[in-house]
Amino acid sequence: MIEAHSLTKRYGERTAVEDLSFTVRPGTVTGFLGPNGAGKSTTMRMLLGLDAPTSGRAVVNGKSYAAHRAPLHEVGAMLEARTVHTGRSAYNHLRVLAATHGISTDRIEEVIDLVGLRAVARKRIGSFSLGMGQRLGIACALLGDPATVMLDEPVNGLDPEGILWIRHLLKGLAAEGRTVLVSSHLMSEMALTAEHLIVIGRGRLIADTSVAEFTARAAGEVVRVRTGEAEKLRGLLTGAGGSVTAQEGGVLSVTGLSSERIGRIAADHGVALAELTPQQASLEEAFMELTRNALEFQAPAAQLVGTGGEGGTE
Ligand SMILES: Nc1ncnc2c1ncn2[C@@H]1O[C@H](COP(=O)(O)OP(=O)(O)OP(=O)(O)O)[C@@H](O)[C@H]1O
Repeated sequence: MIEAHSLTKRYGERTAVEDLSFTVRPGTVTGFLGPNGAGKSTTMRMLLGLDAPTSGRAVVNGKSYAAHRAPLHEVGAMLEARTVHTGRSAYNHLRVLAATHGISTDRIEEVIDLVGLRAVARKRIGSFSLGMGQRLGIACALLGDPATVMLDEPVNGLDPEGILWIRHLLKGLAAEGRTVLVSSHLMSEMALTAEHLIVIGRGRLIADTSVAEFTARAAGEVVRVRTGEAEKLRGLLTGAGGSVTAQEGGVLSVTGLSSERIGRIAADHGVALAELTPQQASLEEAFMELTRNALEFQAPAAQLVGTGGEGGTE
């Protein structure tokens, strides 16, 4: 179990994480989601005792990370920045790590098979592809057979086969009763991997919810409209409080207004509609909507989806 109690981290003037509290429970994969710069890595570093919080407390399996006598057996982690000695073989890298933690060579063999690196275990890490490097990072994280596993963006840069593999691995680890926290900035990936979500933006908690709830909430919020007078209708809908994204062929994607309301506004202003369809928002769109304010604060110049009247498409 992982607990964040009012975690705050400031770097000088900059607040990376602010008053963040959540609990990650064993037995399920928990996705840690947020746009770039939201504070995911900083939070994970605090949970692992690699960064001291400015205030608040991080607790893993009942204690702070530093208080564990054999932390590698308690928490296995892969952070994004990998500092692996590139001249060494994967096997030797694992051997050094195992030796410093009193882990048997049998376990090295086990994790090599578990992550599918058997064929290249004796090759130099420097020659590894990104996917092989990720597998090695996961092997290191699992070496101590930890009850809690934390992985920072493990699917980044992986091919579809690698993504599928990680998905199955994480689910398997959770099914064994472990606590699994995995960060990502991709909602669509997390929806397939995680059962629970912790979403942050600008270092603050935005949502702590099951994937099922999140998906249900995302349903029916977007309405697709097609008309020969897209510009006119767009202005009207934006004026009525909707968020509108223009697409090709006179198609508008509208959030914040029901299809009934859109139909009524169009009729009142004599705009003929060729199509008016309530849609299930893609999870990615729902995620962007949820974190939009956080994004706007961080990148005011960025063109954002559906901010109304700015002429942007995705
Ligand atoms: N050592 C540091 N010194 C100063 N600012 C930092 C430091 N580490 C992180 N930050 C800032 O804290 C904020 C959160 O960064 P963090 O890397 O935790 O976000 P993230 O959600 O992991 O993003 P990404 O997905 O891009 O890795 C960012 O604004 C970042 O610039």
